[in-house]
Amino acid sequence: MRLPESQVAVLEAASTDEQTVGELADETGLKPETVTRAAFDLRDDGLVAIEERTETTTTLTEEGEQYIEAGLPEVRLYRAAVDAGGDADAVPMGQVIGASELAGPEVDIALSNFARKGYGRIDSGELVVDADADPDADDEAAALAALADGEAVDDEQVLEELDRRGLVNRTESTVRSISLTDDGVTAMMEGVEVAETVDRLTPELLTSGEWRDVEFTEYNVEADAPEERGGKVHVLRQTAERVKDTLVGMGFQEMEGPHADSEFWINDCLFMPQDHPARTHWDQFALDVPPMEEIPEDLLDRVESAHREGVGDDGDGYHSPWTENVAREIDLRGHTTSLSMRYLSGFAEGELEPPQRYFSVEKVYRNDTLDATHLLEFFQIEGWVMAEDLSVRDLMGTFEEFYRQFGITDIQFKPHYNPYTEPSFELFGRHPTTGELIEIGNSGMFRPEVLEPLGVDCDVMAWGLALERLAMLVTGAEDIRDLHGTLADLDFLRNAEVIR
Ligand SMILES: N[C@@H](Cc1ccccc1)C(=O)O
Repeated sequence: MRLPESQVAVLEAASTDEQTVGELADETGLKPETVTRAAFDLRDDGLVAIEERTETTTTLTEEGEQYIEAGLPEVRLYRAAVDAGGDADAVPMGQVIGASELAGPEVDIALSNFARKGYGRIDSGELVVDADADPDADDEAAALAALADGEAVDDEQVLEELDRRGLVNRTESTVRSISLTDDGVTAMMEGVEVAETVDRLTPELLTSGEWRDVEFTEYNVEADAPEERGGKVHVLRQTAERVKDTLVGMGFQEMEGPHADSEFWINDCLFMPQDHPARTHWDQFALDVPPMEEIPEDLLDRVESAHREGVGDDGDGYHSPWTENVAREIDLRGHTTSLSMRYLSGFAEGELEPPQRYFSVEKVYRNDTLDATHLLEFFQIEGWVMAEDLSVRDLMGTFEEFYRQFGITDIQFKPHYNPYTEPSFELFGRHPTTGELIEIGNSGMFRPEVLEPLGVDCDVMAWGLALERLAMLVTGAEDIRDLHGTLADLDFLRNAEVIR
């Protein structure tokens, strides 16, 4: 017969006389629970019999332990009373208690048990001792002492009383005794072998029925297990969602529009001269695709005129070359201000009446050099507010309110130049770990050369903020490449938290 190793060990250690699980565990060196499990399996095969009985174990409580040394309170009271002459006469209780050194709750415990055990009487404030009582023979004290010495106590009544007094804890457990059956004896005589151990159940074991004879290795619940990780929303996406929630909370609506767009929406509407180095200062990616047809003719004319002659009385335009062909060429947008142009012109959603607030959190593409603060593709938080009589104060207040939602309260403004805004400001924030000031955005009030051709005759303040830079300030990332791209720091992304 072939059996699992632990069953063979138990079978070899067992005899026709009963042995407890504890004894078999000692003999085999197996854990008691392993012996128990093996015994039940052997019993299922008819090789052993198991006898069960309930055993009550009694252990001393902390209070019980204390009385081992100090003596039971009622015994101490009795002795103090006798010392005070109480075996002859009644003695005042206060005096006895003072002499007994019983304190706090012990006094009540002493008095009630003193009476219960017939050590004497309490009579109008005086103790009358029963001279025949024998506290040296107190059976509760004797039982406590025996338990403390690890001896068994049989007197059930005494044990119950100690339990009631909270001096012992009694717990019931099942004690199992195992003995060989006749079949077990026969099996041993015929010889039992240890079955093969396998660590996984295979289809072969199942179909051949061999699973019955093999032993499955035990689970090692202490073994190192590979760390399992669930999916998680990317830090940038989390930041983007929070930005959107924040702006929606501030009353903004979201803009949408093409990633590949005409030069017209990306640059011309923004009063960027076609031959000006500013036009290449983003170094956009040009696409080799057919030019954009659907640009409103009147808008195209007004933009051309703004470039050539300027707007208003003192505007002068650029007097530089301007062609429709260049305006219709397609690039990957270098900023999402192209979307603002589509919305402000009325092209995206029709004419807009002030006041209006719009935003987008969308990708832009620039032929930059990749470094710790620059990616070639990144997200811009574009936004604008259209209203009568806006001032720089409104612009700054809006940023302060926005960044405060992310716990950033120390943004700085620096005068700047954009062909399409006047005045213009760059925004800076301090990195939480390096302490460095990093640029986090660009902003300004759109010029008349931008607004007039679009047909907007009130003020518009606008901005483009960098989502990745905001994520760096919020999460403490020091290198933008940790967040995005092939060099991303996976540990960082797993653990980073976008919290306020
Ligand atoms: N387009 C600018 C941001 C900006 C938008 C609108 C007004 C002013 C600035 C940039 O990409 O840096």
